[in-house]
Amino acid sequence: MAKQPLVVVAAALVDSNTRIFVQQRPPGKAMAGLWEFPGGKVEPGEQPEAALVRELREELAIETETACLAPATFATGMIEDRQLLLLLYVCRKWKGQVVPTEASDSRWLHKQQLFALDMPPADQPLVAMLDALL
Ligand SMILES: Nc1nc2c([nH]c(=O)n2[C@@H]2O[C@H](COP(=O)(O)OP(=O)(O)OP(=O)(O)O)[C@@H](O)[C@H]2O)c(=O)[nH]1
Repeated sequence: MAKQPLVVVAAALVDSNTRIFVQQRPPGKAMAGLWEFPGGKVEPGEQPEAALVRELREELAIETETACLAPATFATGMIEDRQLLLLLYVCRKWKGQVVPTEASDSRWLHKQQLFALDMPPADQPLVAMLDALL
């Protein structure tokens, strides 16, 4: 039987200067070296927004809540032999300083600068949508 799609949630954190946070996937992970929005896989039975709150806590040491996650857009793709459904939320409100705990590098960039980044294929339509939305 075909596998269920892999649901991944990600956040465009937007600061008061309308810059967006991106981070670089570390060596040893799939797609190492590519730039991405923070987030990760939704666990079985987990609500997508709860998964993103958890991932932001684990990856960036910030606290946010479901009400602060605005659904923005989505993308589809393939991860090896599995369908990927990538849900992107915009988040402008969180508590704490963003301290990346897993990334090999990170940046706050203006939306036009995202186009020049080396990102996973699924992220390219997300960048174009953010450019239109923000
Ligand atoms: N977080 C994130 N993942 C993305 C993006 N674009 C994209 O294709 N992905 C893919 O979605 C999947 C997310 O997996 P992950 O490895 O970040 O998830 P995770 O934090 O749950 O990691 P784990 O498997 O080590 O527990 C990866 O295959 C990743 O390459 C993106 O912008 N952000």
